[in-house]
Amino acid sequence: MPLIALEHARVHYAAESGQVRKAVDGVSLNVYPGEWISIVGANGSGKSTLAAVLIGFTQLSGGTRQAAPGLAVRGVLQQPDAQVLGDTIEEEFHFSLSPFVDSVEEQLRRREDALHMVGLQFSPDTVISRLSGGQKQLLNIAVALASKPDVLVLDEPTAMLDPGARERIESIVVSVVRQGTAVVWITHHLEEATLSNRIMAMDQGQCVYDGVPSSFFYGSTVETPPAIVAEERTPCERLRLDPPFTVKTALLLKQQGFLDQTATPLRPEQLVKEAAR
Ligand SMILES: Nc1ncnc2c1ncn2[C@@H]1O[C@H](COP(=O)(O)OP(=O)(O)OP(=O)(O)O)[C@@H](O)[C@H]1O
Repeated sequence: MPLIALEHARVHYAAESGQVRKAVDGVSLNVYPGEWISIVGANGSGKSTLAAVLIGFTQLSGGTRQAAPGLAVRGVLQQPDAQVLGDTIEEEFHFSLSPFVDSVEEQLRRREDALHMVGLQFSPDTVISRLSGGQKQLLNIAVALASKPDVLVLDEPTAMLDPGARERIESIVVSVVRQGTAVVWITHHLEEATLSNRIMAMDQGQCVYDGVPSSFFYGSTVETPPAIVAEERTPCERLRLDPPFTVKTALLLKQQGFLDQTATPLRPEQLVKEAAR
């Protein structure tokens, strides 16, 4: 059973011109436990609106959203300030955890664990408005993690983070996904999408690809003869998105005949292995 099921979900807004802006236009999506879905697409393609629908922040104009009974969905929004409720770190955790964690000791334990996990070393009475944008982003991620959600929706969670913090968040997500949490991660950095099980690509409010990362970046290379593959554009290319460096390099190596046509490396270490073969 999916944790969240969207059927022909639509979010339409009235634009100033009097026309309708179809931010999400007929998207069907099932989110299952323990999967990591990357949502990719150009600016304005509807990713954040879809995230808000999954979290339950945005009402549908049409279609349905069904969630498993008692489901805990937490989101981290693109603008870190938009979701901060407390003045201090202590308050922020307290507001977030109090509705479902009664014990103060348990709240404190979860707060310390979550802050440690994301690498934030501030005392609980730190005033949030004095944190940097990246630190606020890390705080929001920590608050979401502390509630141990069934579904975690992250809208460009690493946009303001330095490479070290970005890697830390990626490995936290790998670990929560292993424990059964479903993660929906919106990103413009397609390197991040190579870690996920599934990519969903949006274009003008519609889902134009839903499948494994290797087919998104390489197309269906396994069955198609190399001569045809060379002429075909991959789903990533059709959307004019910038593939990860590893994929670009592998495609060039394939063109030059230095890499097996069936190879689909996504991460640098996989490319090295394929090249060595
Ligand atoms: N509250 C709103 N009222 C009117 N139009 C909106 C509203 N929110 C979003 N839109 C429009 O819906 C479309 C999709 O926006 P959305 O923010 O979901 O895209 P996105 O893919 O997340 O973009 P980005 O990558 O730039 O963050 C855009 O054309 C946007 O202008």
